[in-house]
Amino acid sequence: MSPATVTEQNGTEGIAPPGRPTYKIASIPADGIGPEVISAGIQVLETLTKELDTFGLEFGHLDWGSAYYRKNGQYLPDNALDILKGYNAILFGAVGDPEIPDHISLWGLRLAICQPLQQYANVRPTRILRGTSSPLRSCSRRDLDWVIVRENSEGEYAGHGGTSHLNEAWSVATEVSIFTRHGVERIMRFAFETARSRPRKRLTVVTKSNAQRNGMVFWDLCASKIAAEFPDVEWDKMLVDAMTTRMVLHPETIDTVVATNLHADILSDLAAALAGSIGIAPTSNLDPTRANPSMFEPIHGSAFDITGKGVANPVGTFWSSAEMLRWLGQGEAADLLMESVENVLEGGVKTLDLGGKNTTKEVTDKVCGEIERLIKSKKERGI
Ligand SMILES: NC(=O)c1ccc[n+]([C@@H]2O[C@H](COP(=O)([O-])OP(=O)(O)OC[C@H]3O[C@@H](n4cnc5c(N)ncnc54)[C@H](O)[C@@H]3O)[C@@H](O)[C@H]2O)c1
Ligand SMILES: O=C(O)C[C@@H](O)C(=O)O
Ligand SMILES: [K+]
Ligand SMILES: [Mn+2]
Repeated sequence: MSPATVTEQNGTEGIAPPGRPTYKIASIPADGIGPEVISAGIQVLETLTKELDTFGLEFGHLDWGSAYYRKNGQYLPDNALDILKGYNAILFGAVGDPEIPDHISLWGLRLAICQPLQQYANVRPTRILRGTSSPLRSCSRRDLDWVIVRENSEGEYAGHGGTSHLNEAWSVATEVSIFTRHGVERIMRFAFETARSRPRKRLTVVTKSNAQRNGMVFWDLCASKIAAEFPDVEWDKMLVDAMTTRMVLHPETIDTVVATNLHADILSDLAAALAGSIGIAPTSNLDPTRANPSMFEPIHGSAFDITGKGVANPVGTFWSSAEMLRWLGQGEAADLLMESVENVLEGGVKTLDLGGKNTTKEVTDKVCGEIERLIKSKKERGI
């Protein structure tokens, strides 16, 4: 079975150029466990390209992150976006430092890339990988196979608001959510296309239009309008609070989900945990128009509590790397990578968060070995 992907959908799958293409990848490991999982990801990708020998990857290593911020007073150089536009894709680790306020780091790096590069579709597939299990008592692998589509450019992350009279008894702060027709309709269309590309053709539109009577009511209106373009997709609407209980109690009723920037951020961490661990889940920040490079990263953050211990689960980065390859038009390589990852997990080699006892390096070396074995055996069988 091919994994839930960003690219069997939308008719936007990358078309590999003829010959032996080489893709330029910007690597931004950044903070915390970011460098640990990104170097694991690059090791696995380099093994894959060496063994397959059908395409190449050329990595550009960018040292942007909290150390760069301490030195330069900003997370990105002034020409960062121009630099990134010279690449085919971006592989990102995580941003966040215990000594720097989280809003400075997030807005300084991740959002400073996603928003101007118009990576408006954040795609977060979740499923229970072979060799792992859900914390839900009776949830089988078949029951949990979802794609959460997160609006990635506006909503609660529009950055509108302000603070006045700080330190006074009458301090006031606002955080204004912005929903535009342009922003909502394009993510709805993307989500319906994603749902249409999957066997069940089912979309759940998550909302909170009982309490949030402006933005969320508008969100629902846009959903109904775009739904008319997709008569073959079955869809329903769900309030976000009730959606959490449905995810836990009736996971098998869910397929594709679309939600606002903040709602989907929260639901996708829950989804990852329900599939076994936050350490396995991938994220694709896509510019579906392909005018700009898209960015691929594990869903997790910089994980201060395990940084430097060598125990971070690299699977979220491996899966994100597979999604990146698929986006670039290398679907077979992506499938091979995921098959190797799942074979290794099924063989019992996994990190602590999945109930295993292996280190990041052991899992990574094992996945590389499995890639070599699979490709050799396919070549021997003439496949
Ligand atoms: N996209 C991003 O770069 C991103 C995403 C989430 C959080 N953050 C930032 O990261 C920092 C820490 O945030 P947080 O603690 O809320 O979330 P987190 O994802 O960093 O960690 C939450 C918990 O999950 C565990 N965990 C995360 N990734 C793991 C992995 N690969 N293997 C095993 N265990 C793993 C951590 O050890 C921790 O106990 C903050 O600064 C936050 O803003 C950044
Ligand atoms: O909300 C964010 O953008 C940060 C982080 O939680 C993420 O999911 O990437
Ligand atoms: K991340
Ligand atoms: Mn998140």
